[in-house]
Amino acid sequence: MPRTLYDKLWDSHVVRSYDDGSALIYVDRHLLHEVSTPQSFQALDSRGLSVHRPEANLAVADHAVPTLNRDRPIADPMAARQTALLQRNVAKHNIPYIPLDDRRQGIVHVIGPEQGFTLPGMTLACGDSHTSTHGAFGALAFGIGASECGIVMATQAVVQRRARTMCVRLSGDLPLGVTTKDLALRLIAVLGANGASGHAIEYVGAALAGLGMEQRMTLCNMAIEAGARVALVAPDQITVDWLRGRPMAPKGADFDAAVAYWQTLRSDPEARYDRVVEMDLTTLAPHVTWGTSPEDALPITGTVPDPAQDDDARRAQRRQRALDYMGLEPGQALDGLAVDVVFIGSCTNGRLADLEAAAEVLRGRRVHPGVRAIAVPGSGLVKAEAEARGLAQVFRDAGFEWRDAGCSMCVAMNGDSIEPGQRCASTSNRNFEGRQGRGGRTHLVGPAMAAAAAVTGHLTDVRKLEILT
Ligand SMILES: CC(C)[C@H](C(=O)O)[C@@H](O)C(=O)O
Ligand code: SF4
Repeated sequence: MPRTLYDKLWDSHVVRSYDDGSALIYVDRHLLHEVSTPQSFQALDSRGLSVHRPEANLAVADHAVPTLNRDRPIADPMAARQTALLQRNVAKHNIPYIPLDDRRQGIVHVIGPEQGFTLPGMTLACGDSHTSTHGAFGALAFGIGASECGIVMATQAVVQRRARTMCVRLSGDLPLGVTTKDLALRLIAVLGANGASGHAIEYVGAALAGLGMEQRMTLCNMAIEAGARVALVAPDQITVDWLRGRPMAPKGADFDAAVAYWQTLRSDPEARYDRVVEMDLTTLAPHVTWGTSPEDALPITGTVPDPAQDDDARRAQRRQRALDYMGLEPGQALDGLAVDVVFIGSCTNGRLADLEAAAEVLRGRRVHPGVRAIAVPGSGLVKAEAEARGLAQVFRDAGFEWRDAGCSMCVAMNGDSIEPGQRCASTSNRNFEGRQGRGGRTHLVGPAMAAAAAVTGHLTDVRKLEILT
C-alpha cells in the first residue's frame, strides 16, 4: 500500500502497537530546555531511574535567560534557579549541555538543526510545542509534556497517537516583500487555530524548491498554531546541502549512506492524505494579526473585522474580547496602527535568513522616534554570523538593540517584555493575551514587515517601502 512520509517515519519507529490506535514510538533524539524539564528530572530521581542513552539528548537554556550582560550572574532569581537546575540535572545524568557562555547557545529549535542534532528520518521529541519546527528536515518531531520528557529520558520511547495526514500543496513563488511567515499566517487563518488538530501536515509542491531550510522551518514551526503537532517537508538537495558539515551530522561515507536513506523519505506518488489544502503563493500579501489568536491574521491591506457581522456567536464573542484587549475598533485599517515596540527574533523568525530579510528594509533607515526596537538572534552562532556579514551593524545603525540569543520577548519569561497597553510588531508565533507582558498587544508579522513597522512607527505594507540594497 502506498504510504505518506508520515506513515513511513511512524512505521519505522513503532516498538509496539496498541488496540486503541496508539503506539509506543522509539525516540531517536530528545532536546531539553530549562522550563519544561524540572519535573521530568524529579520524576526520574524519585524513582531512582537513570537516563537510558544520555548522548541521545541535548540540553540548552533558552526561555528564561537574559539577552544582556551574559557575563554577569542572572539577576532574576527564578531564571537563575531554573537555569542552574537544568545545569545540575544534566550534569548528574551526563546529558550533553550547551552552557550559557557558549557560542552555540540559543533557542532549542534553532540549535538542534544548526548542530546537525536534528536529522531526516529521525524521531525527535522536546517538551515544547514548537518542536514541529524540526519536521522541516523530514524528521518526525513532536512536542511532549514534562512527564513524557522523563519517560523519554528513562526509556527512549513514548506512547503517541497516530495522526491523520494533511497535505498542504504549495504552488507558485512568493512575491517580492512576502515571506513564509505571511504564508504561515495565511494558512492558520484559513485552517483556524484548531483546524489541523489531530493531523500531521506535510508541505508538498513545486514552491518548496524555492524555499530554503530556514523558510521551511518557519512554516513547520507555525503548524502547531493551526493545531498540528507534526509538520513535515520531505528532505531534498536543499536539506542535504544545509546539513553537510554540521557538527553532529554524519561525516564522509557515513554522510553519503545517510543521504541515500534520506532520499527514500518521501511520500509515495499514490499515497492518500486525509485532507488536502492548496495554496497559491503568487497572490499572497504580507500578513499581520489583529487579535489574540494566530488565526486572527489578515493582509496588511485589510481592516479590523466587525464581530457584530459574524454569523458564529462564539467566534463573535471571542473576537469582541480580542478587539477590546487589543484596543481596536471594527473597520479600522491595519496599515497605520502605531506601534511602541518591535521585536525581531524567536524560533519562528530568529535565523540568519530572517535577520537578512529585516536588514534589507533597515539598511539606510532609522527606527522611528519613540519606537523601541530589539533584535534577538535565535542562537549565538546566528548572532556571530550576522555580525560577520555586517547585518548586526545594519540593525545597530538603524537604532535596534542587538542582543544575545534566547526566546526573549517571544514569551517574556526573561524580563524582556512590553508594558501594559503597548503595541508590538513581533516576528514570534503567539499573540495570546499577556504573551509578551501583562496587557501587552502583539501583532504577529514577518521580519520584513517588522522592520517596516520599526522605521515607519506603524504597521505598514513593506511593499510600499523602497528597498535600498
Ligand atoms: C515554555 C514552553 C513549554 C512553551 C511551549 O511549549 O511552547 C513555550 O516555548 C511557548 O512557546 O509557549
Ligand atoms: S522562541 Fe518562543 S515559541 Fe520558540 S520556544 Fe521560545 S518561547 Fe517557545
